[in-house]
Parts: sequence; C-alpha cells; structure tokens
Amino acid sequence: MNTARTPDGPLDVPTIDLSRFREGSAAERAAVAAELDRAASTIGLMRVSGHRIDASVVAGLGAAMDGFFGLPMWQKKALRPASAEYNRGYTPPRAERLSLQPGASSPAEEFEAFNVGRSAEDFPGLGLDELQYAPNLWPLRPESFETGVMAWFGEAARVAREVTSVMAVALGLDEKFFAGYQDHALEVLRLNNYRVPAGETTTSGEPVGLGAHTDSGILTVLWADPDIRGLQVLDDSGVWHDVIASPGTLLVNLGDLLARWTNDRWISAQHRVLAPTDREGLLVRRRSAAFFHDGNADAVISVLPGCATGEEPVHYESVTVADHLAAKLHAPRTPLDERVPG
Ligand SMILES: O=C(O)CCC(=O)C(=O)O
Ligand SMILES: [Fe+2]
Repeated sequence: MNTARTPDGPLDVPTIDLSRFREGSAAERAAVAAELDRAASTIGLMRVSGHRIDASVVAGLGAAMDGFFGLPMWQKKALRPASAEYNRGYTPPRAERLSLQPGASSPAEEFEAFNVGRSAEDFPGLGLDELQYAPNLWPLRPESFETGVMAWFGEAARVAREVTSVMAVALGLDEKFFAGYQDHALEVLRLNNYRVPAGETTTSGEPVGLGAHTDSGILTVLWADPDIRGLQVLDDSGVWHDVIASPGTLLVNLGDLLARWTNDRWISAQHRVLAPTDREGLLVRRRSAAFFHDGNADAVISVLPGCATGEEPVHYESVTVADHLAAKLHAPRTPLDERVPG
C-alpha cells in the first residue's frame, strides 16, 4: 500500500516518475497513471521525480529568492501591488504591516511572499482581463531575479502540463484532454519566505505560517527547502501529517478544480504551514515556491461524464475558472487564511 499513514509521523507520499510515463512502454505508462490515481484519490498529493528540471534552474530560483528577500525592507515594500486585488509583487510580513517593534513578532507574523504570473500581454489578441492576467512587478535587484524566476516558472508550467497528461490517462481520457483548458491558463508562482522571528529558537507547534486552506485551481507544483518540517496535510480523521520535501523531487497537490471535475473521486487536500523547524526542533528559515496552475479563466469546469455515473449524485454545478476563483477569494475565511489568494 502506498499510503501508510503514521498518526504522528510523516505521511508516506507516493512518488510519480514522469520519465517512466514519458519514455516507458504502454504497460509502464498505465502503471504510472494507476499510481497517480491512487495518490489523487487517497491523499491528493504526490511527489514527482523524473521531472527533468536542471539543477541550475533550481539554483537560479534559490538565488533569486535569497537575493530579493535579503533586500532591505524599504526596497521590498516598493514592489507592493497598487491594490490588494492585484495578485502580483511583494506581500510584507504581518510584523511589518502592523509596525511591531523588532523582537515582538511571532512566526505567524514573519511570513513574506512575492507573486509573479501570466499576463494578458503573453496572449495577444485574446482580450484577457488585465486584473486576473495582470502585468508583473520586477525588482531592479538582484539583477538575475527575473531570469531566474522565469526559468523556474517555465519549467513548473511544463511539469504541470505533463502531470495533467498522466491525470487524463488515469481518468480514462485522451492524454490531451486538459490541453483545451490550459492554453491561456491563469498561472501564478508564489515565492514564500518563512523567516525566523528575532530571538526565538523554538516553537509551541501552533498552526502558524500559512493557515489551513485548499488550493483553488487545477494543481500546484511545489518546491520547498528539503528536510525542513512545516507543511502539513489534513486527513479525514482530523490528524495533520507532516510532509517534508526531499531533494530532487517536487510535490504536486491537487486543487479544487480537480475535485470538481472528478466529483470528489480525487481530493483537494487541506494543508497548512507550521513555523518551520529542523530535525532538532529548532526554528529555521524555510523557502517554498508554489506554482498554481489554475486553467483558462473562461474554461467551464463540469463534472466529467465518467465520474458522474452510478448512484453518486453530481456534487457540483458547472462553473468557469474565473467564477470559481472569485467565489473562493470572497468566501468567509479565518484570520490565518487572510493571505491565501491561491
Ligand atoms: O510553503 C508550503 O509548503 C506550501 C505553501 C502553500 O500551501 C501555498 O502557497 O498555497
Ligand atoms: Fe497551498
């Protein structure tokens, strides 16, 4: 069994080998699709290996994050979006927004982020909404920031599409089924930096960092600093399980749109991020890069015919990606979810 659940330890997250799907025999491809189906229908989360992202691209992403988040606060704040509706640029830590004195912050207040995404100008002639497909804000420093971040963005977008090909096969559909939903997809890369509060070395284990949420779109390709505790996934008995990134693999979690398409055969799992700690339980900085592959804004998501048969009623009305995202953004949220537009 692929999903050995250990109540207090790390969850056994299945690994999907994309190279086996890309290059394997028909039988191997079917086996990879079956593994994905099992991961998607039990925990909504998988590791992805064989993704072919060059180590230099990972290094470029890390250098961009270190360079930008290491800038003085006044320089980072210059990259804030003009309005909160506009999901681009810098989100300062709550500690900074509340003007707390140094040393008075907690891990929950030390989370900062930077967003980049697809812009209307990337798809000339489609007349896309310029708020959803907003232009990016780029810092002048570090100089390699845009190149490093966009190299990662391109690779994450490719991996997202490769995973959706495996998903189509797993659902008994044509391998290219999702292509018509992702040719002008809303896609946002959120660079997250969970800083260590000044003077603190340990944590109470409270749910701080990023509050419990599900991702809204099709799927999320997640890179995170390996071997650091922080991300947790909720199971159906109410237990939170650690999910720790490992070197060389990515994490992919399903978003709400796949739960809708599959009439809940597949899971968009609730997850959260605790104050990050190392193996000794000491607070450490943690970086992550969450690539949200949300689909074309105008695409209509309806329960797939194969998932609406039998006694199971249809759980969801048809909805456009844009309407689904807007409804999610305006749904009542707990204070910890305040910074989760994804
Ligand atoms: O930092 C992480 O590991 C997860 C981040 C996340 O869930 C998100 O940005 O939606
Ligand atoms: Fe998330």
